[in-house]
Amino acid sequence: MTIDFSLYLVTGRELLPPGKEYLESLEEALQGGVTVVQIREKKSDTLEFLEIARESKILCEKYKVPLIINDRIDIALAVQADGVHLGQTDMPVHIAKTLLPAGTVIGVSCNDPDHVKKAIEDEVDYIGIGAVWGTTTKKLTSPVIGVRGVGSLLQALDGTKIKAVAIGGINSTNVLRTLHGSVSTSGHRLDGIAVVSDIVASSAPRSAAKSLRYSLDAWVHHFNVQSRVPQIYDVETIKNGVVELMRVIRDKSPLIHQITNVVVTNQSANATLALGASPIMATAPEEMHDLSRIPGSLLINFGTITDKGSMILAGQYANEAQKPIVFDPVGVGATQFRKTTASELLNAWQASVIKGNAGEMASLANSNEVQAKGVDSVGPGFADSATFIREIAKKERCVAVMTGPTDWVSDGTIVVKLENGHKILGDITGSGCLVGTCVATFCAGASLLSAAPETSPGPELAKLVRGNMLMGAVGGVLALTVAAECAAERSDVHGSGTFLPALIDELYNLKPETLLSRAKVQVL
Ligand SMILES: Cc1ncc(COP(=O)(O)OP(=O)(O)O)c(N)n1
Ligand SMILES: Cc1ncsc1CCOP(=O)(O)O
Ligand SMILES: [Mg+2]
Repeated sequence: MTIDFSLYLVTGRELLPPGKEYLESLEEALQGGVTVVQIREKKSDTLEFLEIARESKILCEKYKVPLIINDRIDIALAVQADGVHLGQTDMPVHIAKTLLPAGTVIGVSCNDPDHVKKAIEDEVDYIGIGAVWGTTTKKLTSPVIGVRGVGSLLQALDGTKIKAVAIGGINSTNVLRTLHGSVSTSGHRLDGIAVVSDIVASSAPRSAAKSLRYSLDAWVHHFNVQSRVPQIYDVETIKNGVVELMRVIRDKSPLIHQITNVVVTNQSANATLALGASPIMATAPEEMHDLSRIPGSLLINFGTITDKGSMILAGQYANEAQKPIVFDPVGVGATQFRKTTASELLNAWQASVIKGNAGEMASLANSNEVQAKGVDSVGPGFADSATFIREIAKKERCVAVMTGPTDWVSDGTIVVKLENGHKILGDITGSGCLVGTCVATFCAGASLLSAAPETSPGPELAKLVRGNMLMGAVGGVLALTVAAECAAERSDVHGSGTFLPALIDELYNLKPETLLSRAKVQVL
């Protein structure tokens, strides 16, 4: 039996709003576009469960939607259900198979790789991965796994025909993040979402289902369109692309919304202005939506994590508005709180660029090869930085920037090695944060170019950098590091105290010919 798992309703009569009859709600959900129904009755006696299952089956047959029974093989047999869903503590699959007619659809609950491995051995038809987000519908016995956790479990399904739905706290506000964020590094995506309360608890289950259906249909379309023509990168093209972005930034002065730390706010704003863009260092949650509608980019720097709610909101709104998000997980390896917060943010929204030093990037990748001490990276760095940066870009599905004596940038395919800069950058506070600000500024430039119609008469170059976050990241790193070299050579710079204003000066006066002549770029 071929099943469309896209919108999988799991029932929960205890959640029905007052006055809403169960069968009325179920029929509305079916009319709204539900494609699978699972009857989940955790507190009913067998007879009541049987009655509910029988009546539900009649409705499902009317809409030609498969019926799956949660937990109970006997009920499934009694009503000749299309399938059963079994958890890790329910009847084992191999025993259930001996009791059920051949061809009965079998699904299992999974929330760790061993569960998926066993599901593959048992040759199940689908798995329910969760809980993705927090939920009150089921008492969870393990932590929520987030969209990035779903992606890692999907990877284990590569090469199998087993379908996968995500479940747990999914609703109209996070369905797009769930669908777009739940992807493995191999590109394995979900086959659908399983939902209880967003539909069952609604007084209008038809429109609740339709809303989820609309997002699902938009998502499928998004992945049916041809992926971008792969870019051809060479050193001269990259350098000229950065110069094009410098022009766009000065020409359009994009808004760079920066939720950053108190230490660097002022210098980051001045660096933004020096590049020709417009900084706003707003942190109030009430203004996150309005700011997301102004063309530009968002920088989330969590050096001092005082505005987590605004960071989550701003990122979600930026995703909605398709604005670049640059994430700078400052000191993420220093405390468990920072690690947890970074995971929470990256589960809540999709970053365009993640930028950190080797210690921070190692922590994000759960690698012990490089240690962090506070906000600093200690030791010689990665033995193979090119492979590391490419892999973390693939894992996080965004551009990755690793700063240090050599800077590394990758989109998961291309690796760009940059060797500009000056050691005095390490003598001022927040030089890494300034890189994040410059990257966000150049990504804004690339984003503004993408707003120009594809048919715009712009030069071939514009077509390369249009919406290209790799180019934005390379541009931001080069602007800051080339400006640092120029500042360090000035006769009026005698130490870190005179270096910082000189650095802002050099950003302000950065000329294309300076960048073109100084930039040390390798494409790997
Ligand atoms: C699609 C889907 N996934 C997971 C579950 C959870 O099943 P449940 O019986 O509620 O809990 P466990 O048995 O997995 O502990 C589900 N019902 N549907
Ligand atoms: C049954 C189940 N399994 C994992 S989470 C969950 C409950 C999902 O309910 P909701 O969609 O209301 O969060
Ligand atoms: Mg169960």
